[in-house]
Amino acid sequence: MQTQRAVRTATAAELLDAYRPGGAFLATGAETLLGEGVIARADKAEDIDTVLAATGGTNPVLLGALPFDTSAPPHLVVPETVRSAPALAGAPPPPLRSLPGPWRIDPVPEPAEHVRAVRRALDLLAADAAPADAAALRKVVLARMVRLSGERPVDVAQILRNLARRDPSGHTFALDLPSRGTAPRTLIGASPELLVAKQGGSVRANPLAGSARRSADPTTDQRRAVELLRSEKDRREHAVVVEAVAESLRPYCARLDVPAEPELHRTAAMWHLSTVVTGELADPGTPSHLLARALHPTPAVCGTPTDGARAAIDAIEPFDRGFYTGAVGYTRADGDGAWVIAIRCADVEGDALDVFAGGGIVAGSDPDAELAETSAKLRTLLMAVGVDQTA
Ligand SMILES: C=C(O[C@@H]1C=C(C(=O)O)C=C[C@H]1O)C(=O)O
Repeated sequence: MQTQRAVRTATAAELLDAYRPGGAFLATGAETLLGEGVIARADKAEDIDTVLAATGGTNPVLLGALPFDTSAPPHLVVPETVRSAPALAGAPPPPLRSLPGPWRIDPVPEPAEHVRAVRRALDLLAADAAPADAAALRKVVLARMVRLSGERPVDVAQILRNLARRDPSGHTFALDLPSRGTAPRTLIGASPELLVAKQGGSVRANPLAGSARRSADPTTDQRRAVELLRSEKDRREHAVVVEAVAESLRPYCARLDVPAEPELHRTAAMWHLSTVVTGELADPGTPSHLLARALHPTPAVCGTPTDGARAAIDAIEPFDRGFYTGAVGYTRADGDGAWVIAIRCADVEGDALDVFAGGGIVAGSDPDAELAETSAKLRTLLMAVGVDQTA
């Protein structure tokens, strides 16, 4: 039996410093983990418990990513060494340092094409709008991608530190992925959205949906936040997600607390409508990864109902999402763990980064505003790279 080595470290900043490509870094709101080396893998999410049961050590950890497409292979590893530290928020990392350019910027699809894609989604929503029909399409999340191509291997460790610096309360991650060619590949991001966390008998999820761009001007920034909180369209878009998250968690819970009103959540780039759902598990042994799989994909990243929304995404989006809008997380042998939704992220390979952003479309969404919303969401990664513009 292979044994995992666990090392406790004083601060998350030390782990950020120690991260090297090939490792697995994840900062949740509760703790920070850095996995190094690999002693085992789970080829399927169904194998996680068996793989962890066959690993020696004190409550060993598996880290990894689930793709958006639930039929595609996940990437799940049991690191040889896992270093852990308290949450990142208490330990701000070193100053921002932009990556050297120049960057070639290729949007996929072109912005005007994304506007047309949103119109197509609105047509599908309108065609399906039989008010009493529970199966009618109510929300579709459409994404676009921007490829940044540089002239040297992308410095993922610096991007990770920049992400952590700008969004210390985000769930910052960097995870090596199976290479598609010869260059190393890393999924890197700072997600504001907790899919699910489980500790002992307690469960917590933090669905977000409904967004507005932050402004550098405090008055404008506040105005946008207040408008978002009052927006009927955004509240409808948000409610669909909260409903689905509660419905997926309820079968596992003895108690579930679902606040009736959303609150505001802020990242460096965005305002969001946010609801913190908390509960007590009927069986405290329910593993976090089982809950993550029961929830994924939520309507925050896919739509409602799931099958119809997924079909619309397949028909409209011109790329494979891969791990974008999947989940990144960890789980321990005792089932405790946390999974975040893989958004505000990039798939880095060699000299290039594919940066993704999407938004929920419901009846009443404005195609130009949706394009602007994706541009604003792209900023989380673009700013961390040092590209100070929206493509
Ligand atoms: C899909 C993304 O974000 C999701 C969509 C949101 C929305 O439509 O308002 C808000 C937060 C996320 O749940 C993304 O950032 O790419």
